[in-house]
This record gives sequence, C-alpha cells and structure tokens, in this order.
Amino acid sequence: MSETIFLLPHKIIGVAVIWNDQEQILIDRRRAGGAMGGLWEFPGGKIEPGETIEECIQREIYEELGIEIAVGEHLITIDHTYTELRVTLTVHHCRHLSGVPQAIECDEIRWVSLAELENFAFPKANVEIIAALKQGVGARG
Ligand SMILES: Nc1nc2c([nH]c(=O)n2[C@H]2C[C@H](O)[C@@H](COP(=O)(O)OP(=O)(O)OP(=O)(O)O)O2)c(=O)[nH]1
Ligand SMILES: [Mg+2]
Repeated sequence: MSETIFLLPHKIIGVAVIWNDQEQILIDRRRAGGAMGGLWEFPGGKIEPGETIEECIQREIYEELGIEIAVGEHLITIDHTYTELRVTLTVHHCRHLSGVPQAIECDEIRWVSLAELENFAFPKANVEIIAALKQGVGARG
C-alpha cells in the first residue's frame, strides 16, 4: 500500500448491528445505481461535526429506517481502502426499541439470523465485521 491512499476521500461511518427480540439482525440493501449499489450492509452513515459515534448511529438509524434503538457495546472498528475511497467503520451492537423499520433511504430491508448473513452480498469491508460477529466479539446492545 503506497502513500496514495492519503489522497483518497476518507469517510468516518457509524454502523449499527441492530438486534431484535428474536435474535435477528437488521440489514439493508444499498440503492441500485449509487456507490456499492445493490449490496447489503448494516445501516449507518457519516459522522457529523460535534457528534459522538453513538449519537451518529442513533441519528442515522432514525433517518434511514425510522426506528428507535439503544446503542450498546462496540463490536469492531474497520479501516478499509476501496479503489476510490477510504472508510473507517465503527460498529456497535444495538437493540431495537420501537418502530417498524421502513426502507426510507435504501431499496430493501430484512431481519436475518447470523447464519443467514452469508446468503447476502456485502461490501468487502464487511467480511471482518461478519467474522467478528460470528466469533461473538463484544456483548450485545
Ligand atoms: N452503513 C454502512 N456503510 C458501509 C458498510 N460497509 C461499507 O463498506 N460501507 C461503506 C459504504 C460507503 O462508502 C460508506 C457509507 O457511506 P454512505 O455514503 O452510505 O454514508 P451516508 O449514509 O452518510 O451517505 P452520504 O451522506 O455520504 O450520502 O461506508 C456497512 O456495513 N454499512
Ligand atoms: Mg448510509
């Protein structure tokens, strides 16, 4: 890896692994046509100035899905360099509190079990997140 990675845009992203009472996780499908379009992800988005990562996650989840969550334990932080951007994904376990998730800013949403995650195509950076989840790293939100 050369110094050219420092010329890439860098996005700092708060990411939520949202659990429901059936021990399912909420995933969403990125909009077709956009960056990484059609791939599935854990919901989340860019941190805003003055915000903690926990506040960012809570806000993004309300904006993107219209639900209330409790942000819990940190799971993992991933630094990943794609061809055209660098991302830092700070992932927390979260607990669904209220509201029915709506696909406000994505094409589709689904509750899935940990075992079912492998049936969905995720961005490259998610390989490590899913591995951490399977290893049971961190406590649940
Ligand atoms: N939310 C989320 N983003 C992920 C995951 N895996 C992964 O590589 N990413 C990447 C895709 C995007 O480059 C970036 C998230 O940025 P985004 O563009 O969706 O952020 P945002 O919702 O704040 O959107 P914007 O303000 O930039 O339009 O992180 C994941 O599991 N969840
Ligand atoms: Mg987003």
